[in-house]
Amino acid sequence: YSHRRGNKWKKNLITYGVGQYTGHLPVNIVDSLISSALDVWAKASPLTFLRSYSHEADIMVEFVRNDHGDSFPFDGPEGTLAHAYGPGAGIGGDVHFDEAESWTVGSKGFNLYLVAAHEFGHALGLKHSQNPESVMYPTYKNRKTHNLLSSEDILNINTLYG
Ligand SMILES: O=C1CC=C(NS(=O)(=O)c2ccc(-c3ccccc3)cc2)CC1=O
Ligand SMILES: [Zn+2]
Repeated sequence: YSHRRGNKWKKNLITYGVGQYTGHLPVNIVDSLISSALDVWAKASPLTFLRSYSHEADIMVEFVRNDHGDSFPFDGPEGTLAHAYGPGAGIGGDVHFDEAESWTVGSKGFNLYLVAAHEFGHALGLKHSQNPESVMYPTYKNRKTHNLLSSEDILNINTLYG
């Protein structure tokens, strides 16, 4: 979900950090998947992402379960996999992944790279697309991970930041 649709970041250098990691994947794998999912958007736009190790990062990524201190508790396995806040201060831009899901690098469980790319789209201010080819399509399906962005996704991110 993209809560509190902020419109866009007022800068092109956006910092990101990771708080609580998942127990389903090694830390270095999670770091590389997160970095790659952000890189998808960086390659298609003037945006650059810088890893921050302070909690002041624009985009804070956390793996949490059930009630986790915001108004949108997760729901155990399946159901909602993640949610993101639109651009803004504080919780704005933050992305929460449901720790109850089996996060994977492959085609079993839920592919963290794919879900992260979708949620980062929201964290950058993008809404859903009706085009099943778009990474911003509302429903998850295991899709190709190369050339993940549709031409519509690229157009939309550059409408905001181009
Ligand atoms: O905006 C929404 C609405 C519904 C959501 N449910 S979800 O967490 O199960 C989810 C559904 C689809 C995706 C997804 C869609 C396209 C490509 C990759 C992931 C990610 C999360 C999460 C979300 O971001
Ligand atoms: Zn979404």
